[in-house]
Amino acid sequence: MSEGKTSRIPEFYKKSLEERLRIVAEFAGLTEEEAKLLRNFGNLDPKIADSMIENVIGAMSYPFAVAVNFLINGKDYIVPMVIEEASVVAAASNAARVMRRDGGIKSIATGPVMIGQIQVIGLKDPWYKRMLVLEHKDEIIQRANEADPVLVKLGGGAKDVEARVVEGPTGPMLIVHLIVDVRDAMGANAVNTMAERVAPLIERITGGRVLLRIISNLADKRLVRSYVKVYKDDIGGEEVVDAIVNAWAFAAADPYRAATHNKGIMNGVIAVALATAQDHRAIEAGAHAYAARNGRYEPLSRWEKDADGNLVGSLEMPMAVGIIGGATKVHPVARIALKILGVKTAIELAEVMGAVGLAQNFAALRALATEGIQRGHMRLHARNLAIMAGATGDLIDKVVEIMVSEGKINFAYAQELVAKLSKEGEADKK
Ligand SMILES: CC(C)(COP(=O)([O-])OP(=O)([O-])OC[C@H]1O[C@@H](n2cnc3c(N)ncnc32)[C@H](O)[C@@H]1OP(=O)([O-])[O-])[C@@H](O)C(=O)NCCC(=O)NCCSC(=O)C[C@@](C)(O)CC(=O)[O-]
Ligand SMILES: NC(=O)C1=CN([C@@H]2O[C@H](COP(=O)(O)OP(=O)(O)OC[C@H]3O[C@@H](n4cnc5c(N)ncnc54)[C@H](OP(=O)(O)O)[C@@H]3O)[C@@H](O)[C@H]2O)C=CC1
Repeated sequence: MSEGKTSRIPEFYKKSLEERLRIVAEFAGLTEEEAKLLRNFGNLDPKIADSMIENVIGAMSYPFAVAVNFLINGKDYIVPMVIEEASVVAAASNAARVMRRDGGIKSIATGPVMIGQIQVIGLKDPWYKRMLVLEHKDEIIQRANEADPVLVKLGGGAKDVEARVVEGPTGPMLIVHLIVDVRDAMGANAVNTMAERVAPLIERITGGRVLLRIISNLADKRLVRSYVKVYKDDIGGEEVVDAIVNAWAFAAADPYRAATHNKGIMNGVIAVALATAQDHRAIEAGAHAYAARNGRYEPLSRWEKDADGNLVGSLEMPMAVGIIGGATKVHPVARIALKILGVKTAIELAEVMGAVGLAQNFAALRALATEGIQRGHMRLHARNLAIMAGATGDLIDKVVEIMVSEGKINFAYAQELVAKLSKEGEADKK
């Protein structure tokens, strides 16, 4: 225990939001101003915030931006993005601008099909029991669908059963996959409920013991495929095309680079996920598991040069997103984000997010393979630093210019320049 303070606070969750904040403020020595800032819920009703997660003491705002210029499957989209990193939104808009020919980016998502896993242990003859599970497929599907009549009425629900024998450190186990069409939901709650519902039946069929009953985030039956042709003349010629293809080849050959390459894709995907209140951890987990599906970590996208010397890119990744359920309907700003996007189904949202991921990847590769990432990115970052250091009006651009031209982009230097230039400005006025 430090300084007589303890973080063991029984029934903290039963206290009111105000009381919880008071306890934390006392524990951490927050000033009244700091506590007031936390208490500012902005566009989120405190009651909604308090019901979304546990132990809420405040709210935190992130900037809500939009990327423009997106033409996907022949339809124009303004894309909401919530993100803390400078240059991502500018880069997305910049890329989308050169991807508008021939109907824009093509993007096709498969059906919204998720996998629920049921782990059966304690079997001496898992291969034989696998057969018995498959023999009872219809019964298992029927039992699962009893758990979610709404989903079934909408055309979704459990559709298939698969069974695998997996060799683990504790011996073989039988893993039953419940294949569920979750329609417009992300689907985890729906699938988990079904997996729990069928577990006793599977125990009866196999004579084994069911342990875990949970959705898989390796959503490889719920993929988005996005692809685009970027005309060489729109991006500085064949030299740039070759440079981008070589940049991709680096990621294809080296997992250290592939991780960063995929991070660039996720810049766009997760920014849209945050704006629309998706489970972004599920999307990240799915993306990286899919990237490693061949036994080594690979880029989620591919860039090639076509016979005419133009750049062609394609992306394939899981995209478990919903427009119903989870927080999408609860958070009022997420509802506005979906309205700005104008998507009508979870499939359409997945298609937009795949297209944004591909565009985001292109923007980063183009910058990296030509002028380097720092010019565009750091220029925008320098702007943030100048503003944070107190610059306003014309002073922002002056501070940015100096930091960029001297290649010294950091907060301390921004503060130094603001102080110096402000003083000079004052002197000039006199
Ligand atoms: C930053 C740019 C866009 C500048 O690019 P530029 O060519 O200097 O910009 P421009 O002034 O010629 O404008 C081109 C278009 O960009 C957009 N644009 C331009 N400026 C703005 C702005 N201030 N705010 C909003 N949008 C902006 C806008 O759409 C504009 O078109 P217009 O509207 O003029 O017709 C470019 O350098 C770029 O795309 N860079 C890539 C930046 C990037 O990828 N950032 C992500 C963060 S780095 C990272 O995390 C990922 C990474 C890089 O590690 C991934 C990887 O390694 O693969
Ligand atoms: N590993 C993971 O990824 C996990 C994620 N989660 C969380 O699960 C949540 C997402 O679960 P999800 O099942 O999407 O959420 P919900 O349970 O909130 O929504 C799905 C339900 O909405 C109803 N519904 C109404 N209209 C539709 C429609 N058009 N399409 C589909 N369903 C419809 C259905 O039935 P009904 O009306 O009967 O509800 C359906 O079961 C997220 O919050 C996620 O963070 C939870 C556990 C694990």
